[in-house]
Amino acid sequence: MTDRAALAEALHFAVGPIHERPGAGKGPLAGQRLIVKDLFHVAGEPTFGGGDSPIEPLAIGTAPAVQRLIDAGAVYIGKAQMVQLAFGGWGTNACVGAPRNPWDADVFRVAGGSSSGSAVAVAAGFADLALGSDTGGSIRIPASLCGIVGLRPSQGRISLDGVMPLAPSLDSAGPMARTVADVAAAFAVLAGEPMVEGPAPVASLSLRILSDDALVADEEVAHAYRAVASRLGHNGATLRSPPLPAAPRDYVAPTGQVMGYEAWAEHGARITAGAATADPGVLRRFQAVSGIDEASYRAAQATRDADRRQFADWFEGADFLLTPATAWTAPPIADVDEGDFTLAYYTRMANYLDLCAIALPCGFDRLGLPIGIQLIGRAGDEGKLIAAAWSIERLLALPPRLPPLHASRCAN
Ligand SMILES: NC(=O)CC[C@H](N)C(=O)O
Repeated sequence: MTDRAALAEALHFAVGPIHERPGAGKGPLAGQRLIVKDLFHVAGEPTFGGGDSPIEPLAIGTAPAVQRLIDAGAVYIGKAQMVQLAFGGWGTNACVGAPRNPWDADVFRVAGGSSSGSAVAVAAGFADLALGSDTGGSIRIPASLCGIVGLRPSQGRISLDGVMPLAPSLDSAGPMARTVADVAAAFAVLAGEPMVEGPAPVASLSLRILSDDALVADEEVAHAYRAVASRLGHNGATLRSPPLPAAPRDYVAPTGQVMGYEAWAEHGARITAGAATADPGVLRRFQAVSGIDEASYRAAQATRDADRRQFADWFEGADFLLTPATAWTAPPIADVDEGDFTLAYYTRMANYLDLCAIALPCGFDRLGLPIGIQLIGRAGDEGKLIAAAWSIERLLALPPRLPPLHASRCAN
């Protein structure tokens, strides 16, 4: 790979050409190159939502979340590719093509989804900051698989105006960047609040960690997880692992009920009309949820309320729950089973229980693929969550490592 344009094309993270231009902006995000998932409307541009025809042919207004970042000095470079209609976690897209994970130069591995292009653009050095959306893990999964930081704020912290919904009772928008500090700065701008001052003292952290029976993950991921927990413990953090009311994976199916019903209500007509060209994996998932009736949905929401209360009781006395971000590192695209939801094992609970959560890198597996960890906090505790993630990032002090497919390795 010799030039940047050819690498950008091979990674397939962008919708159309990106506008790489130096930042002239002023403000806390001055000069940061910003790419936004193609479900945020930007005035005068079509919004494709991961499909081959626009869901919005020419947006009349720019989503306030995007506008805030631009007003704070970020330089908008374009739209990022995504899973069609954001309905999937692997990052595949048979409709317009999947973004490629930059951490493997030989094998085409997925980036994770649905904010796949956002994560690839940041990890491969084409953008400094990205906006994603997260309904069941769509910011944190690609952040984990691409070795970057991704924040899913609790609902209502960041405006979803001008953003294509997937499942309104689970949706949230958030920033993705290479460091916790960059995510902190972007979140402050997005939420309209002061930036957290810096890392929290490790000894002030009170965490719940997973016992071995709740830890379902690839051996290397499980090992990395335990290593982070033990380092936190050695540095004075309070760690406890009382039995969870439900294992993280037990929230996958109930989240699927709520997400499925709402997603079909939002997009069923569109999917039926465009079935011929839709991504077959996305189409199958929509077909699978098309039959969820209103009574089942209402029952699922009632159970969800009860589950929220039960979790809140369990969470008393601790500030955070530490989990892997994903149970696996990025698989080759050829190995992906579209019907498998294991990548969302640890992420969906934050949406379902309306918590905030952040994914950050914690190491690499033997193939050199990034491993991600997740910290979950209470709704509204984003500041505390960011300060805690910042202290974990500082404690781990991973040596800087660039993916083999990175813009800086190109001639121009
Ligand atoms: N947009 C999303 O967050 C959905 C993808 C997510 N991995 C899920 O299905 O849970």
